[in-house]
Amino acid sequence: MNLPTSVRLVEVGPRDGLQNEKQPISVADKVRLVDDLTAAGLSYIEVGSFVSPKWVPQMAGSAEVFAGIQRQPGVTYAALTPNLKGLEAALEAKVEEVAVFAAASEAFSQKNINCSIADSLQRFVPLMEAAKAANVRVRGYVSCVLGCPYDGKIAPEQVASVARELYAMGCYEVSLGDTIGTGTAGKTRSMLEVVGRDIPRDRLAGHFHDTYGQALANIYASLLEGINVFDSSVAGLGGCPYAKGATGNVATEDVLYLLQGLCIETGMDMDKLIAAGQRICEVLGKANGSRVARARLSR
Ligand SMILES: CC(C)(COP(=O)([O-])OP(=O)([O-])OC[C@H]1O[C@@H](n2cnc3c(N)ncnc32)[C@H](O)[C@@H]1OP(=O)([O-])[O-])[C@@H](O)C(=O)NCCC(=O)NCCSC(=O)C[C@@](C)(O)CC(=O)[O-]
Repeated sequence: MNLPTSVRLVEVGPRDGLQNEKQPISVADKVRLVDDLTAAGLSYIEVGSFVSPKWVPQMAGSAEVFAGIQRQPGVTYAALTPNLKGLEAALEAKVEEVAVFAAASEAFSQKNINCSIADSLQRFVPLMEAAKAANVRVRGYVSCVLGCPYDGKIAPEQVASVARELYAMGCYEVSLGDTIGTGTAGKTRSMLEVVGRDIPRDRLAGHFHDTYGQALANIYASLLEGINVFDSSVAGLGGCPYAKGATGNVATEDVLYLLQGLCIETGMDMDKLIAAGQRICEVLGKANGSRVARARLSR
């Protein structure tokens, strides 16, 4: 398999990266992060989510963040929406694209969105119709594709079944989430081989958390399987509120370094990206989770 000549990165730092933070983060700091990421050349930024504030308090100000950012042409500013109520709020905030999220594990589905996998898919049907009527594209997520914090091993066929349903109901792309970062390159390839039987590979994305330090290897394995869209989080921010111990997504800076080393085009500026990540880490009082950023900043 030849490697792709270009890759699209979906920046999930402002959403996946910040949703788990316990300390308050001001709307101004969130807006600054999104604007910095735009300036660094990201073409797709997940800005926030329209979920229950009781479940994920940190995302409560997402409408204000959308109102404050400087949107640039050619950049998609997206949000998570778990149900019709979330979509309505997102449309009001003039969100250009939304994402629904399901899981390949029953237990995770219950913990994350308080319903079974089948019920979650049913819940998405009216959302998909309303999004279509509003001319808003919908991305789909499947969590726990390489393991679940509650159910353990997940069969690739179960991942394929949920991904297939999301694709069939109109999600233009399905992002496959290694929520707890236990996946390996071998498991990634086997899972993609099964999921890729039903969904064209250019409609799949990889979403790897780096808990076990395997995310870059899993991305490389995915590139070999024909995947060319990856979710990542600046400075490796994040974790999932319903996956204890899971670290952040793979750092965007580290993915960019991998891709640059493979001569794969992304249109991004490493220096600006590192500055964006370092700035938000200083706001949070956290160490930078990107190895590339740490190495460059210590020079
Ligand atoms: C899905 C629900 C709402 C079900 O939660 P529920 O309690 O079953 O919902 P409900 O319909 O019974 O409503 C309960 C309350 O929530 C309100 N509500 C209902 N919907 C909304 C909404 N959209 N926005 C704002 N408020 C909402 C609703 O109005 C009501 O308010 P009350 O009457 O009690 O005051 C809840 O479980 C929820 O919000 N879950 C979100 C969890 C979440 O955001 N998780 C993190 C994102 S997923 C992730 O990180 C994984 C991913 C994507 O990155 C990939 C990976 O790594 O695996």
